[in-house]
Amino acid sequence: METVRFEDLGLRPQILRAVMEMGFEAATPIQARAMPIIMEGRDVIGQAQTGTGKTAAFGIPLLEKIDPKSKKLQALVLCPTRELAIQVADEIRRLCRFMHGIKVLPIYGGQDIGKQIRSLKGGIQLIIGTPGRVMDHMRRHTLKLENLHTVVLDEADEMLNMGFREDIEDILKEVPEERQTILFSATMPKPILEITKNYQKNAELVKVVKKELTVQNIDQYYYEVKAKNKEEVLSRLLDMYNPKLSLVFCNTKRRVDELTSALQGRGYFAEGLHGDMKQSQRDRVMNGFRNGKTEILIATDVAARGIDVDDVEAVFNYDLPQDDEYYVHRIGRTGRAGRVGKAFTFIVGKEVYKLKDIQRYCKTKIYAQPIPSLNDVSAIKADKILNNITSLIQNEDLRSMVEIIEQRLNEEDYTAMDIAAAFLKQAMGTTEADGEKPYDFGDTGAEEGMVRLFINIGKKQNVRPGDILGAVAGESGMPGKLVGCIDMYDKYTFVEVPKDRAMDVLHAMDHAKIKGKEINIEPANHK
Ligand SMILES: Nc1ncnc2c1ncn2[C@@H]1O[C@H](COP(=O)(O)OP(=O)(O)OP(=O)(O)O)[C@@H](O)[C@H]1O
Ligand SMILES: [Mg+2]
Repeated sequence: METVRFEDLGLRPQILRAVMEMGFEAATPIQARAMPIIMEGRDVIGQAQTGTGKTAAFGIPLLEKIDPKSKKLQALVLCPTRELAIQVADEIRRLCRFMHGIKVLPIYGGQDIGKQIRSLKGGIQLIIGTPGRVMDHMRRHTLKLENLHTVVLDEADEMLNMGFREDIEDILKEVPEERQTILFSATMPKPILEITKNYQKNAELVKVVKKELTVQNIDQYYYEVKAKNKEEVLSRLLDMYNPKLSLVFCNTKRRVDELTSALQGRGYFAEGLHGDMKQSQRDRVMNGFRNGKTEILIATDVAARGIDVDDVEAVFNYDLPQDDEYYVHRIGRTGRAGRVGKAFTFIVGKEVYKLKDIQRYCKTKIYAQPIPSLNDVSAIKADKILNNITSLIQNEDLRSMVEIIEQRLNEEDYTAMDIAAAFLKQAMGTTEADGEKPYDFGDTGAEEGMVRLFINIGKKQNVRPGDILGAVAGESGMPGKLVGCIDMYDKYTFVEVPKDRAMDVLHAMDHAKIKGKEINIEPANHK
């Protein structure tokens, strides 16, 4: 599709000006396709990948339709979480900041209801709310929906799912029949799509089709870990990749609290976010994350959908999400608006099968990665520090420092190399390779320095002794090719590899190749 410019969409000049000042150069594909249809007044179901500008795709047409002269409530956007309602209201406010007489208000639970009621009396035309609080106002008759001409369900599949469906139906009953109803999400499972006709009339499905449901700019990796090692592996990955901001997802509130304390204890700038916290606390945490003071946000799925924070460079599935859709939304918190990102998923034991389902659902590949050893982490850290020092040596006047060091060298009997090494150690902080024990495979009957990895090869695979097994660990970033020679012993098939590479090979088995063909291998009892 050719690029569509906002200038060509026939928008009000005030909105066009706001869009330009927000730095949007061209409309994204979902904006280019959905906005004209919404502006015609049609019902629309919009589906496009995470971070592709769906908010503006419905926000701009909403603002086009609002009559600033009428002080009645004209449009309602419903969102599944409070944080999302606040964010969507902010984005819409930015879009209408040059329009006079438009009032936008987020309403959500946990906020002083009296204050909300006073604001509502001021003539609000557009509300962005969570269903619970909207219903609360309906019951108090502090919110009149009789003049609404447009309703948007952001994260529509979630809103029409079990947890919210009844509330949505109760709200829609109060809205005039001849309304325009707009649904948006990055995912739209079939069963939900089938019921949308109960809420819409002759809706147009606008789907920006891509092969994968997930964004291609996100590198997706998984790690097989033992439950008790998750915290350590997370720390190593955080140290190794050092993302500007990270979002870590846990499956329960309690695990969020536990991991938050644990990471804080290890010295990270981490905060937790979940539904049992007071709203003031939730706001504080979210603001800290948005302005970069909190580098690691540990959250339940409250933060999985819609949340848009620029510098999130990594998402961790500390626990594997329960639903396939949630994998898409969680990792979609990174790699937004064309940026790159990384997604790391931890799996324990049999979860590998669930991960296969997720990959099938997303039509994407998640690559196995060996758990970085402390040596890997140290090497990368040292590299970063030494690179920084290079620029210091090149750009700073270090003569007075050199004098201090020379003086010391005259007084003590160690070398400049000793001093440099000590400084490096100090700069690297706590992660040290000392004390790490290599995994003990036991005696596998292999020669000195080698390990036999016993493997299961599917019956139909035409594999013979002597065939070369190549297993590539990950597509990028990790050490390359590892090979071994297939052998058989009684009824066991195995491959012999050097002891220090055995763990890496084991983790890379998932995409092993024999004679150039990808085959399915599972590591068997390697003890
Ligand atoms: N045309 C555009 N050009 C550049 N950036 C844009 C454009 N439209 C929106 N953006 C920016 O892209 C980011 C992602 O947009 P948005 O939050 O609307 O994504 P989304 O499609 O709703 O994602 P999700 O499915 O996660 O909710 C926002 O920061 C937004 O300001
Ligand atoms: Mg969104």
